[in-house]
Amino acid sequence: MIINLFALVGTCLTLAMGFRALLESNFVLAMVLTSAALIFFAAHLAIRFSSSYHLPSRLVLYSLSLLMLYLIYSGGVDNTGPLWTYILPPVALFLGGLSLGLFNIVLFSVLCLFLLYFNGGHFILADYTDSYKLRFILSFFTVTFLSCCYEYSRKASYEHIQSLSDKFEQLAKTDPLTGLANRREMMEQINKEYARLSRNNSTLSLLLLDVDRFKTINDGFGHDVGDIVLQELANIFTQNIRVHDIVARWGGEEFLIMLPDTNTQQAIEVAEKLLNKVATHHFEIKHFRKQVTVSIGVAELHPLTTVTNAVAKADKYLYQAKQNGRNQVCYDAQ
Ligand SMILES: Nc1nc2c(ncn2[C@@H]2O[C@H](COP(=O)(O)OP(=O)(O)OP(=O)(O)O)[C@@H](O)[C@H]2O)c(=O)[nH]1
Repeated sequence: MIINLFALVGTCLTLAMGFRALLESNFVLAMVLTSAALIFFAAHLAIRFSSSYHLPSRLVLYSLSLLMLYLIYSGGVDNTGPLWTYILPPVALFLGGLSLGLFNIVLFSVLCLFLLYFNGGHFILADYTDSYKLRFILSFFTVTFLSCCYEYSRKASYEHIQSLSDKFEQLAKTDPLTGLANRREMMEQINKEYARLSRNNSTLSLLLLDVDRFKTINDGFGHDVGDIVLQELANIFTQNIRVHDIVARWGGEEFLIMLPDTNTQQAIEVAEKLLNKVATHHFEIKHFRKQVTVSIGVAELHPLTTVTNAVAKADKYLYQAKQNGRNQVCYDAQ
């Protein structure tokens, strides 16, 4: 948007100045300014009709640099041409960033010094005094230095905000105790996968796992021991599923596992495996030296069901597993 604004302001300004130069019968200056206006306008059109900003920003930067060199060369109106070059440092740094922008400014400065001092300054049309040239160069470098300082701090602030934003985004997706995906992130992933399976006409399965009699662990050994049990369970689940399966902390002591491209039969096998892994794991947390079991409800999600229905079904089978005596997998037996 800002590049577009630069291109439009550049078009209007150079067109107006070109018109003025025409009225004053300064045909060469009028032609140069009008050409620059056309290039700026072309950059504006390129931004509007293509999604790439790379070419338009280079077009604005290089045509602006050439225009400034011409203004130094010709002096513009009453030798005021060089005054416009102060536009260049902020524009170059904005469009090219700190390194490319600075490279362009250095290149421009070298060409500028060449124009002003080559052959004692007789190479150019304008007639500047030595003191004017020196002050122009010094003030141009000062503006460049200040623009670089500004760009540096702008970039540092931007990067800081970006890293904070990434961190908060990560925190918003993660359960702080186990480091697993949280419920919201899991729903997002299931919906994404559901859209994909609807296109491919495939299926995925959901495993809803709940720790059996978890309250007794909390009550008997403390909440902190309960927390560590949940962390260890999270590790067991993560280590025993495929890389593209996702495990989330669904609620207090409930976990949900999404198994893409998996039908009920394959999901039952995964569920049985997890059930055994948990049941044979030896927890050794402070005085807690016991086995833990989980109950699991399995549901398949295919294009003819909805995500809500599949989750409700997994919940129904989990409840059934609890009712049947816990430490077991329940599923749609049809
Ligand atoms: N330590 C700890 N406990 C939690 C956390 N979230 C939930 N809980 C506890 O989990 C327990 C769940 O208890 P219940 O819903 O009665 O279930 P249960 O004791 O596991 O019994 P069943 O599910 O019927 O086998 C409660 O005591 C909650 O306080 C947590 O983050 N950390």
